[in-house]
Amino acid sequence: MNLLDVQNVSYSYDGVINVLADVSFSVEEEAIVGLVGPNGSGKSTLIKNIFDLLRFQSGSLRVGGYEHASVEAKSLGMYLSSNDYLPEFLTAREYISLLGSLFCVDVDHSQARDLFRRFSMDGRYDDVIEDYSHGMRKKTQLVSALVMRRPLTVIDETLNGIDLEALHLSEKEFRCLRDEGRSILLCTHDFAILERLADRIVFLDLGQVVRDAPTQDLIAEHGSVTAMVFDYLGSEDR
Ligand SMILES: Nc1ncnc2c1ncn2[C@@H]1O[C@H](COP(=O)(O)OP(=O)(O)OP(=O)(O)O)[C@@H](O)[C@H]1O
Repeated sequence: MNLLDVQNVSYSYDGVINVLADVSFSVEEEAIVGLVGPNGSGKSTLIKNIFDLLRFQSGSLRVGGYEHASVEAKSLGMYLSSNDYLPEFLTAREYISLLGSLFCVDVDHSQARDLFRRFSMDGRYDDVIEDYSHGMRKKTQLVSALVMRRPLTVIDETLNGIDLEALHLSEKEFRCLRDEGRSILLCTHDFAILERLADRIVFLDLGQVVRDAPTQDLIAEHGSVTAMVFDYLGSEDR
């Protein structure tokens, strides 16, 4: 079954220029799908539409079979945004408890504290977020997603700014989520991560899906994901 179904979605900020033009793709269960594209190609706009933060003008979006704006759909997906905004005045424990109430998850704080330790933030779980560094905030976002374990996690550039050790741990944990049957839509400009993790890659350019294929097929065809993107950008099809 498809966990996320994006069908012919078009979106314009100003009602004149389509930032998304007839975008269709899906994310099946138990899959990590990479979302790539040049700056301004519409990746974040698409993700905000999935989470009902923007209202697309045409098309349809379904999460777990439910209409994307429904309570059911919203309980299935978690969005990690590209910024590091978190409630400054809360501790990580309070923030994760709050998310637990929103998603009706009985939070296991010892698991969260253990993830803090493994992400090199031992002893910081009860500190206020105001005192965290940029990387610590990113890692707190990742820990929150790992504790909530939603069927669909959408990650928009959240891996930027974390150190290699944290990246290594994140990749391992993402594979565990997939092995449990969960899915991840991972938006990043770091194609090496996608070559290691993604089952499939959706390539967006000028608001349109120009490639949607298994990562291994793209590598077999072009040599690497980077080469696939360079080949496309240098081609006359564009
Ligand atoms: N709030 C907004 N109002 C008007 N236009 C916007 C707004 N946010 C984004 N845009 C425009 O929409 C287009 C797509 O932007 P978006 O942020 O979705 O791209 P992106 O693929 O995520 O880019 P990047 O890789 O740089 O993060 C760009 O032309 C951008 O200028």
